[in-house]
Amino acid sequence: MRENSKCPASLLKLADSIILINNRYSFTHKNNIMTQDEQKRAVAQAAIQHVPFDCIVGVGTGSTANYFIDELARIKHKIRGAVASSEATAHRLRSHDIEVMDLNGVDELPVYVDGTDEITEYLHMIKGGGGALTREKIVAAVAKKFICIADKSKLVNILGKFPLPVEVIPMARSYVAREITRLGGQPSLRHGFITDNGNMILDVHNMQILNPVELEATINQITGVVTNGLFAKRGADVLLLSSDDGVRTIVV
Ligand SMILES: O=C(CO)[C@H](O)[C@H](O)COP(=O)(O)O
Repeated sequence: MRENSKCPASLLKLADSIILINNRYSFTHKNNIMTQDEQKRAVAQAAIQHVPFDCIVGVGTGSTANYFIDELARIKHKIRGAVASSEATAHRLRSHDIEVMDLNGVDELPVYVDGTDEITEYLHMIKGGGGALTREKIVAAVAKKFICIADKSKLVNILGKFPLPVEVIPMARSYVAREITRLGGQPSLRHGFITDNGNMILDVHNMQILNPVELEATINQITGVVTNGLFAKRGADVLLLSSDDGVRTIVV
């Protein structure tokens, strides 16, 4: 193994061989077995290669996105700053001295990198397990390219095993819950949780999501819904999916 003094200990632990090419580490994995956290780190590292020089980067929320933030910190001198999809993400970016910018002052966002709760081969997703779905959807709407980073457990044939989060204005929660029940779902209030926007989340169980584009629009039309966690009208453009075999790039 060719070791480099700056090579992080975390990488040395999971890698069998490491080479440094153009300032980036390329490695194979010990025994080809990776834990879920190692798979998350691997896609986060792969996503860095999609970040253009001197750009502002859209950054998602969650444990996979956190690995991406930690990787981004290593190239922070090459970017202008970041737009955060949640207060938690903004906090983590700032802890690495990465400037967090107001989306309203940003007219070009070449990439948005975020995790997902479920994703299909058509790159339709359920997001919002961390409750940041609305800001995530806004940043995704502005970004030119949405790069989803996920370990293989997130890939599904049909969306809906993961409860679909719906952000609601608090005074509308009961009305929205009744309307969603009429659509065939079983909504339950995420108790004790308030979003960064001061709203509540209904998690919708047992929803048959055969047409995610249509269902996304239908739920968003219910009065009192801020948005729902289906990312189908604007899904991901690129999926970086990790497994024991490495990171696969899937594009639709
Ligand atoms: O949508 C999200 C947060 O609102 C996250 O992207 C999603 O929950 C995946 O999180 P993790 O990477 O921790 O599995």
